[in-house]
Amino acid sequence: MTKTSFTLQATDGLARTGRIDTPRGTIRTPAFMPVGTAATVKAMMPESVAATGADILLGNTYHLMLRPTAERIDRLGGLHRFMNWDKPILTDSGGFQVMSLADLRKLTEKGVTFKSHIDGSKHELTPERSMDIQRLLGSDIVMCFDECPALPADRDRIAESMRLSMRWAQRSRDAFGDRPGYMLFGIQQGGLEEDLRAESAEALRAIGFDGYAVGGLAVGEGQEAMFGCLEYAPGQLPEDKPRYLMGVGKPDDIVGAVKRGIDMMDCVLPSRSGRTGQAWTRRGQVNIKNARHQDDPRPLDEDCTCPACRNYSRAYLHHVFRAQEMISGMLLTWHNLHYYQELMQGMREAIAAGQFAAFEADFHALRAEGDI
Ligand SMILES: Cc1ccc(CCc2c3nc[nH]c3cc3c(=O)[nH]c(N)nc23)cc1
Repeated sequence: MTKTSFTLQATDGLARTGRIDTPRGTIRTPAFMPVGTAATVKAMMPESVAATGADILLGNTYHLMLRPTAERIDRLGGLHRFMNWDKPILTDSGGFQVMSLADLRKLTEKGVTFKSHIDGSKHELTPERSMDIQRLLGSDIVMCFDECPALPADRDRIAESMRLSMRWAQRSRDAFGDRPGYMLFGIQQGGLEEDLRAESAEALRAIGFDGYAVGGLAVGEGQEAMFGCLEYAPGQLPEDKPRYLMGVGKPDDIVGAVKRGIDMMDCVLPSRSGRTGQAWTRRGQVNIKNARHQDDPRPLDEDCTCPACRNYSRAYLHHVFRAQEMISGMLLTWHNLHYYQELMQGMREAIAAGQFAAFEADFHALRAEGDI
């Protein structure tokens, strides 16, 4: 199979379920994509990530161009071989990470120059260079090189930044070229301004992409403002292509985004919070380092089938976190990623059955506020 395609299988209100077919495998949507920034999903073996139900994971142009470099990964057979993951990989284009991680950044029409946060060496990222790096990595879904303005920002700044990103989207498309089997996604910008989001969506549609991301959110605006934007932004994007909401989110953010027509999401939360002892369950959050768990023989979540819940007690997990044992981050990351994938599978089934409203009501009814 050399081509890629997106097939919508069912809708329920604005929620959709479908599949993205690529030569390296099929992505069931709505999909949650674990973050594997530096060629690893932290604290997880790739086979464990696959066991959680993930069909695709994310890599990062910014991190990998600095270390070990895209050229070295290419010489070693590409990112899939390098990290022993043979399913699809989506890579971000690097601009977002430069603005949040690098030092001495300089932004011009051409692109961004910056100093590495690792060793201070100087680098440049442009739409053309970003496409080149993502090609060298071999990623299956390539993201346009964009600029994501930090919020809060005034309307003029948002408009100017969005229009720069649209010029960069055209340059990304031109540099990507014709690559059957690989997908290029455009990224909508425009902050929380409905008319600027519409202008961005029209600019991207005119260029033409294999998928469309809602960018510029999950940058501190809060859930209410994000949902307000999601009332209109997904609907501005082509209906027959995947819609990817970048950087989202907590379980309730994810349910709310799928309800509003989003097909793909990513977030560091399940893995990052797993390493700090924060467990996400269908009944809410458990902070396993809290002393009240030290004698508790029950699993994190009675209904969960992950290795942490099947084989270990809260008392054990509390102990290994307090003792700062490596297994602590491994078990809670595995649990959190497993829970996120169960949530996605539950939504895919509910949409296919026309039961999304019931699923959403049940999701909220089960969740106690605070620690459980
Ligand atoms: C490995 C990896 C990590 C993180 C990401 C997504 C990173 C990310 C955002 N995260 C939160 N909000 C975000 C907005 C944008 C955005 O507007 N543009 C881009 N290119 N990335 C974003 C992608 C890949």
